[in-house]
Amino acid sequence: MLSVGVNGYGTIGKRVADAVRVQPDMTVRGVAKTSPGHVADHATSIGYPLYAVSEDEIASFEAAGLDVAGTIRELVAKSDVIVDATPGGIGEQNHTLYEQLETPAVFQGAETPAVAETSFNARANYDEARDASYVRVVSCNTTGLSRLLAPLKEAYGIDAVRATLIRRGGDPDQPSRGPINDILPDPVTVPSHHGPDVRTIFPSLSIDTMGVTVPATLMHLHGVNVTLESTPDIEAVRDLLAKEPRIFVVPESARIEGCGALREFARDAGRPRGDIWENCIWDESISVSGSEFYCFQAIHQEADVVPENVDALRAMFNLKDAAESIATTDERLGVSFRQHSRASEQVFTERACDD
Ligand SMILES: NC(=O)C1=CN([C@@H]2O[C@H](COP(=O)(O)OP(=O)(O)OC[C@H]3O[C@@H](n4cnc5c(N)ncnc54)[C@H](O)[C@@H]3O)[C@@H](O)[C@H]2O)C=CC1
Ligand SMILES: O=C(OP(=O)(O)O)[C@H](O)COP(=O)(O)O
Repeated sequence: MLSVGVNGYGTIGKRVADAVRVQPDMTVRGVAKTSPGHVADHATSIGYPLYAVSEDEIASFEAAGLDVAGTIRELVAKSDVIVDATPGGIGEQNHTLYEQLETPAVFQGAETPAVAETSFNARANYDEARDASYVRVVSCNTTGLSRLLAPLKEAYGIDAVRATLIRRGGDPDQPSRGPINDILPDPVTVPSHHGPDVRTIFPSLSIDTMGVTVPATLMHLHGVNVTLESTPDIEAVRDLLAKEPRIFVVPESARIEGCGALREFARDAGRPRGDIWENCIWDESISVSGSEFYCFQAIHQEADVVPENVDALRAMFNLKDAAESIATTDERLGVSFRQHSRASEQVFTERACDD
């Protein structure tokens, strides 16, 4: 059993801990928190040993009635590997401690790529993380783009990618984030950081991305245009995407018109925290015109990197190959949304004619 410590128990850290907990080959050694509160209470109620990031805070945990198993240094020493899900930049600072104690670590997307030996997406470059001591799971948007681009690249070749990312302003527990009533080019410079970040996964890819931030907490929404190196049949593209393990082709028959309905669909399905680990691509948006591919996909920022963290751990410790790891993670986590009916037989050209 791989013993996993989680440092940074916020939006991503708590989800990764819960995902690790249900895997057959790994266990949660403990989680590190900066301060007490309802999140620390919840961690304790699940049974995760709680470690304090700072010795100075131990008294405040104890005053809140929480048992502290030790400090972060002790958790790092006891764990086979750490998942660092601290805010951007802190992971890089923590790297020194992990190195001192010779504990491998998985970092998250806001760290610079240089923090790790490789950036990681299970579908696209699993083998590059084999035997690595430090791996960075790319950000939610980069994960979503990589999952879509990997099968398209393998099947048809990619000449160029252009994507506009409509980004959620903050997560639901971040009331101070905005905008409140605005639509921001974010970043206003082009390309946004996402294109270069995708190139940490596909080094020679021609990709330009633009970012816009809106007053929403639900999901990110991508409008993607890929110029392929061949001219596939639209049904073949649909089938290709529908077979991908972490892609949910949203059927027209489901009447899911937006991100709010997607999240409600996930809550109705009994997903923990209403999480959607899959890329959600609207079937009707999948369009092919010559070598041009288009789609809209929604990415649940709080969730899509969670199975990727589990797979990164398996790759680093050579526990399974890519397909086996993805299948095991998804089966244990319950990544199950699939296209369950063909939404539309229309092809891009027919729609264009109707217009
Ligand atoms: N929330 C999101 O949409 C996504 C976040 N990520 C990445 O995951 C990482 C973490 O982000 P979130 O979970 O959203 O942040 P968060 O703010 O929700 O959680 C971070 C946690 O780390 C704690 N923390 C702060 N300083 C610490 C320290 N020195 N040592 C240990 N813990 C400390 C905070 O108290 C908080 O509980 C970032 O790299 C982010 O870019 C990746 C994909 C999506
Ligand atoms: O990795 C994310 O976004 P990003 O791919 O736009 O950097 C997460 O949604 C975190 O974004 P944030 O940096 O706006 O909190």
